[in-house]
Amino acid sequence: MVMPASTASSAACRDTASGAGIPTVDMSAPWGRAELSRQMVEAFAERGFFKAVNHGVPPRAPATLDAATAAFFERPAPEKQAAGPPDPLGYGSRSIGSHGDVGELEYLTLHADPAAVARRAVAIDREDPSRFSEAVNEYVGAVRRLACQILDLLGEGLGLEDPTALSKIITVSDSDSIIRINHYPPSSAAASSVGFGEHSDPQILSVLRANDVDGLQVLLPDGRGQDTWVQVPADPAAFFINVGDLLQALTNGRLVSIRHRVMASTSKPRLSTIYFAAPALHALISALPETVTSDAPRRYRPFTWAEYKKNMYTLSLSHNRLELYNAVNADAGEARPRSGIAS
Ligand SMILES: C=C1C[C@]23C[C@@]1(O)CC[C@H]2[C@@]12CC[C@H](O)[C@@](C)(C(=O)O1)[C@H]2[C@@H]3C(=O)O
Ligand SMILES: O=C(O)CCC(=O)C(=O)O
Ligand SMILES: [Fe+2]
Repeated sequence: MVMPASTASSAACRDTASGAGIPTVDMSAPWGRAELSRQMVEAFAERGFFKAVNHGVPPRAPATLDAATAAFFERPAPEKQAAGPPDPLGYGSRSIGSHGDVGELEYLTLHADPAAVARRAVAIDREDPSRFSEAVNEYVGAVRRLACQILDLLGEGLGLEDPTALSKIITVSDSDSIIRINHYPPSSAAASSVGFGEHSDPQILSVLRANDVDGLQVLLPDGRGQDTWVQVPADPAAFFINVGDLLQALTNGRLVSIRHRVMASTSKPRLSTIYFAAPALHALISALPETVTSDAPRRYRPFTWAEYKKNMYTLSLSHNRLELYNAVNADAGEARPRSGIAS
């Protein structure tokens, strides 16, 4: 359901039919581009995510990739393990990262660059690696275009002097963007178990699409000063877009990196694909000047994505890692504010 801001109960559109508190943005912009960018900024500032509908991504790309990845996950375990262990890229099962986090899933994590995809494809589709590469590349192209559209609209809504400043960060030729495909096998347990534990995504923007199986939950304020887990009903025709830690840092905390998780409790497998739009490793992440004011002083010290990523791999999944870069209240030795700025 989509309503203009003037008639909606709250200014951002809410899909009350399928889940309270899930902001839904109609990317076909029925009320014009300025209203679309305003809705996105509002959803990201208040909730850190939204569901994108009428996004213009043709269904063929997700359907082809789903078929290719589902075929891989059906292969015998030793064959899948030949595409791992996750280093952190590659095939993994149950274990997430290297700090003891586990979930009821198996996954493939790939660098989004076509040359890297081609190298991995050899172990993933032994019969026809180019079939797998083409499916990934087509999908990545489509979701990267969507991510850029969203970042440009955010740039406009935030009143940036160069509204394309955010999309430029992820379209560089040495972008460190990745794609992850998660497969949650059907669960026999009566009670739900953790599929993918609570965390925020570290990069700039996450573009998530899943099949028709529920499980994704987001942590949202309940309006009474507490946070509560809200189920995000599955919609294979939509994309779910998250703010990542770097976008929170770039906007000086105006847009919030949302904490989310996946609960596995179904009789059907969940298959999800997430594109994590990232900058180049050497990119300096520093609050955009338009977001730093006397009322909103600089909240995080500048850092490079390489530095952030190196620290993140030393931390567990649920760690609130961005707080380590808090300009006034750093609480970890390594990431404590320094007079010298990372370069
Ligand atoms: C425990 C970890 C897994 C993770 C790297 C980390 O040390 C902390 C962040 C985790 C995360 C969450 C979002 C993505 O799924 C992911 C690929 C990412 O970029 O950060 C994972 C990392 C991973 O599984 O390697
Ligand atoms: O599998 C999903 O639906 C979400 C997983 C997730 O949040 C992640 O991989 O970062
Ligand atoms: Fe995530």
